[in-house]
Amino acid sequence: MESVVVAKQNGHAVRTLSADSNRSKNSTSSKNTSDNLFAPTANDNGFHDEYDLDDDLLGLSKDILVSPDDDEYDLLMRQLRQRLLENHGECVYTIGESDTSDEVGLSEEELQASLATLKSLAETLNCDCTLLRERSADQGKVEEYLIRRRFEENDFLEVKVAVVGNVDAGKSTLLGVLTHCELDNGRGYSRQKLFRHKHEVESGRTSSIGNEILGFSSNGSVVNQPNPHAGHIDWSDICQQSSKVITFVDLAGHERYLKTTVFGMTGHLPDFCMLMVGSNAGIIGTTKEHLGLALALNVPVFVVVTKIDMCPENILQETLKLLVKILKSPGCRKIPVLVSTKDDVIVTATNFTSERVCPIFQISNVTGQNIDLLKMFLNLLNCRTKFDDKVLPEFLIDDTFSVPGVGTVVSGTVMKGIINSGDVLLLGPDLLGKFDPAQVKSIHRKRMPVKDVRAGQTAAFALKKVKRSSIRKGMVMVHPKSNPQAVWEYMGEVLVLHHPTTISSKYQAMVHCGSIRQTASILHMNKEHLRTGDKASVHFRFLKNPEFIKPGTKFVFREGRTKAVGTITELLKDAP
Ligand SMILES: Nc1nc2c(ncn2[C@@H]2O[C@H](COP(=O)(O)OP(=O)(O)OP(=O)(O)O)[C@@H](O)[C@H]2O)c(=O)[nH]1
Repeated sequence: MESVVVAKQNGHAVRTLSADSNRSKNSTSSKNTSDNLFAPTANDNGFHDEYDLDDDLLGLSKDILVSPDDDEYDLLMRQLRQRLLENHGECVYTIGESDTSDEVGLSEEELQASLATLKSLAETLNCDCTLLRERSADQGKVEEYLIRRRFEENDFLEVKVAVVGNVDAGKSTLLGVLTHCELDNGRGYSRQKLFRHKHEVESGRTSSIGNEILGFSSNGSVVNQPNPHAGHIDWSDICQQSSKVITFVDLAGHERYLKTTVFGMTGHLPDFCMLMVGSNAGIIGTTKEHLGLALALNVPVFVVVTKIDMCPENILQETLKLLVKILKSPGCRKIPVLVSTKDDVIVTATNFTSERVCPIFQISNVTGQNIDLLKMFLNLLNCRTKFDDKVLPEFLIDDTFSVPGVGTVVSGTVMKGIINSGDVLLLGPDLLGKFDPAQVKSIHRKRMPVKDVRAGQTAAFALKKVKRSSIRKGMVMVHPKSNPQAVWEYMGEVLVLHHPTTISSKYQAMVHCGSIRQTASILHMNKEHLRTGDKASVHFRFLKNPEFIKPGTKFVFREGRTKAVGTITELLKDAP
């Protein structure tokens, strides 16, 4: 039997082939055979090489009444593969909807047939296919599926979420609830698990900034398991079973720790920012400051309003009203969306990287209300940056440790390329701006030993014969052929977020740029004075040593309550 089904991909309506069960079986069994679509470019599972889809072929997708044949099946395969390549190995696939006509929905039989096709395509690409939602339409049903690559053991996609918000908003508690899968008692039960956890020294990694992980399998279910006895969770177990690992970077809520918060937001390169607000306390203390920082650094923000179990309805509504007002204000220009259904989750998660949408969740850590929606949202978040692993490697150091029996360990993010254990890279710049060879003795990823790490992954390297005291945050490790250069001076476009009086030449403040943290002085500006809200082109000079920086990178310029944000526009390489 042959049936015609409609699927929508990336805004293109495409008509898929007939999905009778024979076709499905044949295709499914092709998983391990050499599919000529992938043979020329693919390695292991075909995800590392780009494949350009032919525009002519894309045009075909608009036709909704083509009878299925092998060419169309191949086309669909290539389209899906392309989407997966573009989205770090996952996408949301709709069946039963068309852009080119008003006809929406499929009969049960058509739906089953198209699902069989989709599963067969997904299986061939080594992906799981999981139903996210279904809805009724004029002519039947529409269904949306999460297609997610099954990663090999010990490999997974990383998404980093910075957690900010005022003291007592419930940050640590929510992280405890999410990662330990147990509800709170309202008196600090869940956060205790993290506190214990934070003080443990595992693989030499302790940090003033707390890290917690939440794993999702290829079918989207949470991998973390409650562990009532041990109290802590085993990272290697989670990483082994996960296709996606969300790392929460828990940044301090107290104003005193703003330095740490700024460092976390610039140095840890988060994909997203989770701003927490206590429903009864409202928008207080550092909340606005944290929001402003995320906006200035272009990190998409979602808001989690906590403690709704103990907040009178009118206070909750006031908090939400003020929140929506702030988010919509000209300074933020966000589109706030109150998330209360699965549909809201899918719509906001799939539009989230546009940066303007700002989902708002209302949760209780004690009753668990809406925690499932938040988990579903986190499951759908995708890494924001496109990393290139086919170029010379570059590793950005964000912390250093001395581990007994191991020696000096540096942690950070691979920004480009692939780094193997045993590689000799250039480490620098030192105080004079020089880069010296250093060998990577061994590599850990999320506390597990691995042979290599590639662009987009965080890692810790044990270094051979390097003193910890000679390493600063913000140093890099790069390939010897990349000829790295450090600079003393640079030009930046700056916006002053807050300053009590005026800023003029010779003003000095701390520059946070990636994991670099160093005092710099303003040598010149294209304006005489800068006040709150002013923009200018500014010439900066580092005071202590030259740094490895790049045009286009965002930075924060901070001293006391003074804050400015900027973008590096030019490196002044000749400055002595
Ligand atoms: N009733 C109720 N209590 C909560 C909820 N979330 C957190 N709490 C309680 O609120 C208190 C503060 O929570 P924390 O998680 O420590 O707050 P925090 O934002 O991490 O605070 P800092 O780490 O100091 O920045 C604890 O006693 C929690 O048990 C909730 O949803 N409902």
